[in-house]
Amino acid sequence: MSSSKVEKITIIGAGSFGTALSVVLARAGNKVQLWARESEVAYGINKHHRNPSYISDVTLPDSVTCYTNLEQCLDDPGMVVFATPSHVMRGVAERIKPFFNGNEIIVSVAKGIENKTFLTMSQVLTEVLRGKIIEDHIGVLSGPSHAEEVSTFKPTTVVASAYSKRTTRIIQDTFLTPMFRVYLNYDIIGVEIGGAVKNIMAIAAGIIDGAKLGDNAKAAVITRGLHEMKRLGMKLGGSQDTFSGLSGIGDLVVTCTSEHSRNRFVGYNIGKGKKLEDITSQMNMVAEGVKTTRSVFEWSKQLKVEMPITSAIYQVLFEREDPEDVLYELMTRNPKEEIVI
Ligand SMILES: NC(=O)C1=CN([C@@H]2O[C@H](COP(=O)(O)OP(=O)(O)OC[C@H]3O[C@@H](n4cnc5c(N)ncnc54)[C@H](O)[C@@H]3O)[C@@H](O)[C@H]2O)C=CC1
Ligand SMILES: O=C(CO)COP(=O)(O)O
Repeated sequence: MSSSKVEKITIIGAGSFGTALSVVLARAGNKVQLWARESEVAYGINKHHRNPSYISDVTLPDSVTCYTNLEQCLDDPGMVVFATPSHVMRGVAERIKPFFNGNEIIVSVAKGIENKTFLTMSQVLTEVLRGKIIEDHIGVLSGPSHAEEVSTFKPTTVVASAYSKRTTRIIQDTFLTPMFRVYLNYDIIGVEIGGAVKNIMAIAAGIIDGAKLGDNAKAAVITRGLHEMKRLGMKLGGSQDTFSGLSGIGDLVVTCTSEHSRNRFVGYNIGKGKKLEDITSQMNMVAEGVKTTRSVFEWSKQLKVEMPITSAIYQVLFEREDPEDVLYELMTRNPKEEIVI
């Protein structure tokens, strides 16, 4: 099969992951344009080839240029990658829409579910960009891929998924590099549900580590968390196999166990007795699981999908319940069969 890679790429969001992907894409021979909100970030990248605020140890290739002006960095790219947090995706896409010509391939790498609408990120982009970009041009990239490791060429495997096979293939071809292996997966809803729900479970895993509740409990969160992810995902039409894949169990394991995980960090500090507001106000990076817990908790109630760990994390984050009390409640629910989808 011939390659369908795109060679001029704009990345919206020069945070940890946007910056890491700029390294991968530039290494693959692309011209990469990053858009940053912060002028010091653009200055640092253009002048010193370093992002001063995120993954600041990493030297960026010369072919990465950073802009703070949206129009300037959208001069006819073949692909536009959205690497902003989920809760700002809609607003950012609305700002960018006028600069699109309609030929661009759009890729979201954000992992979250919008509050109130319960839309995945590709669904938010489809809705906002309607009239300018057809759904067939929209897709996602997801999987176990911490920015700190991606940007230093540690072996990483992810999946590309989109609303058309052609776009899925273009995403794969464009990102594929020797240390960044991209698989195709045509189940976009399954891929996005996995990427969002695993962040809730990583908060739970972090609480377990912070409160020293043990390895058995961590294994339980990963395994039962996978079950919750599957229940919600399959209710929405996702394929069971996707949850056994990179964007399901793969990302769940890495986020629940990695020292790099922001969501696990939030949980860890809650487990140590700190308050959510105090933890997040001192972070310069997003922990998507916090807002996604609210979305998934409310959505699961509406859909009548049982998600006990998600409910427990919701109680801890938003109802200020004591994690130990919530854990006791979780452990003393009615006895059940293991596999109930
Ligand atoms: N960091 C990682 O290892 C990975 C992150 N992701 C996902 O990528 C997305 C971005 O994550 P990170 O890069 O880690 O976040 P980050 O917190 O490191 O960076 C976020 C970026 O978005 C920008 N931003 C924040 N609010 C904004 C607003 N209102 N308008 C415009 N830009 C705004 C920030 O200036 C920054 O450039 C998240 O959904 C995350 O789950 C996915 C895979 C790996
Ligand atoms: O999605 C990620 C790794 O695949 C990043 O997870 P954190 O946001 O918890 O760091």
